[in-house]
Amino acid sequence: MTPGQPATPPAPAPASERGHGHHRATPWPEARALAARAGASAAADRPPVRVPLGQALGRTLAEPLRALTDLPSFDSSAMDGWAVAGPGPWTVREESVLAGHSGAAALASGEAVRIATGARVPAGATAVVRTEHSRTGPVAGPVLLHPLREVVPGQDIRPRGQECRTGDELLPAGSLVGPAVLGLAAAAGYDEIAVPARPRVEVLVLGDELLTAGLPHEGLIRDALGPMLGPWLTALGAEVLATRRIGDDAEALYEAVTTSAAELVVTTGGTAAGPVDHVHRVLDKAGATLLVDGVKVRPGHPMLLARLDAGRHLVGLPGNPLAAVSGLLTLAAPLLAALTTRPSAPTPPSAPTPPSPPTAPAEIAPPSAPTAPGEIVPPSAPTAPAEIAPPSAPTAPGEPLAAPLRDGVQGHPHDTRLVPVVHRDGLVVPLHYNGPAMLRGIAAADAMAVVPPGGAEPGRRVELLALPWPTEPQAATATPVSPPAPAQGACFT
Ligand SMILES: Nc1nc2c(c(=O)[nH]1)N[C@H]1C(S)=C(S)[C@@H](COP(=O)(O)OP(=O)(O)OC[C@H]3O[C@@H](n4cnc5c(N)ncnc54)[C@H](O)[C@@H]3O)O[C@H]1N2
Ligand code: MOO
Repeated sequence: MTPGQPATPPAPAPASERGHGHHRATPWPEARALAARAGASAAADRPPVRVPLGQALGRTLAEPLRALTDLPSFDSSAMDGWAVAGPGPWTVREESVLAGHSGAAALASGEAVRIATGARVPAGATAVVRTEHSRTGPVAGPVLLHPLREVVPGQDIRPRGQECRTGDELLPAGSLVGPAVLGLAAAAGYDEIAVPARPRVEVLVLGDELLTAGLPHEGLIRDALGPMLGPWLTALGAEVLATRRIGDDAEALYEAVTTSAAELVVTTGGTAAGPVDHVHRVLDKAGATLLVDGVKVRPGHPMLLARLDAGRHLVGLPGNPLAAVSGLLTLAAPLLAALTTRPSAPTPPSAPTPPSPPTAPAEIAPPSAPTAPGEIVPPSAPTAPAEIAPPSAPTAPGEPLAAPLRDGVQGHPHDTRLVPVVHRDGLVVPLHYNGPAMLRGIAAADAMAVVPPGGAEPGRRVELLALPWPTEPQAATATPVSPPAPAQGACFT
């Protein structure tokens, strides 16, 4: 609300009718679970979209990635050298077989032809002999190729289908698309892949006191949430349709909420009991169902989550800026994660499929002995794709982040606290300036620590909420000691 502005808003409904008293507040873990469930139920009816590989980074696979081809798709040379047929020495053919070329004539037993790494092995070849393991001679007369060490049938030939056969599942639905997945998808023949559509989100910034430029003056303040929420929500996987300033106009808010094309409307401010805090009444009038009406968390306890209609939700963030961040992490992030991720957690690929038998016409036995260090070592313990969180998808399924606290944090007697922290030497250090109206702490933070009711002593391992952008594991700049700092644990409201 704007100090000094004419106050002719509609009379606020009594708190009893508005139903957002503390008695209804949801415990913080439950609120997150409810938000995730709301997202998951909305996700069920959203068809995936096919996007070019270049647009899929950081998203998740909506369908299993199945090979569209055998890999390799032909018997190919693993080394620069000679394709040979039968036992040596071999008579050397004039031409060379290069990668990307096809149609080399079949080798007869006793023949050799120069071949490049990745080139298609001619029919009839029984092995590839590396350049450095062979010599040619004599200088005059027909050139012969002599092996310098034993030649094992099939050596340095990658048989067609060694990595996968057409139709093999390379990755399950729900896998995070990182750069390596893009490479695998391209190798396996994909131009586009199916991913969950980006949830459409609209941000409605409430408050007549907000300026969009210049210095604060005469009780007016800069809007800190408009510039922050769009990029933050984008980093969480949303397509932000618009950030609109609605002021403290209940009718404009009603109009915006009921006509929005967004699947998720995010409002800021107006959640509490002030004379122009319209959010509850507007939701009432719009026939929305409150799923979460207040959360036992500091800051941010007036945050709310409502279902507007089938597949559409509203997250009401409190106006205090760090309280808004708290609402974003507690309600919007799990909801968006559920909308953008398949519910089934990806499982690591099982033991690699043994190389498929070689196929005609080459009839080349698979290598019986290691060919090169990089060639034959299959991953013995593949890492689950979900354990590697790309910057844009920190809420992907996986183990929750956690770390021990360097310093104790004063707790709220009944509510969870979310406190900005930086990583330091394997510990997390709580930052000052963590009051509900402050962004100074979170702007320097690597994560938000989840401090249980009653607080946490030094050394206590606490859950961390990741921030959806790269942070420095050992941030040297965000020093938590910048005088005159208020005690880091004391600022709840
Ligand atoms: N009687 C009570 N008053 C308040 C309670 C309460 O339980 N009883 N809760 C407090 C808490 S906690 C919070 S958080 C706020 C939430 O208030 P609203 O969501 O209604 O937000 P506003 O009143 O509109 O604004 C609160 C505060 O934040 C500033 N603000 C709002 N929007 C922005 C923005 N975009 N950028 C920067 N700052 C913003 C606004 O000027 C106010 O100072 O209510 C407490 N009150
Ligand atoms: O939600 Mo509030 O931020 O605790 O002041």
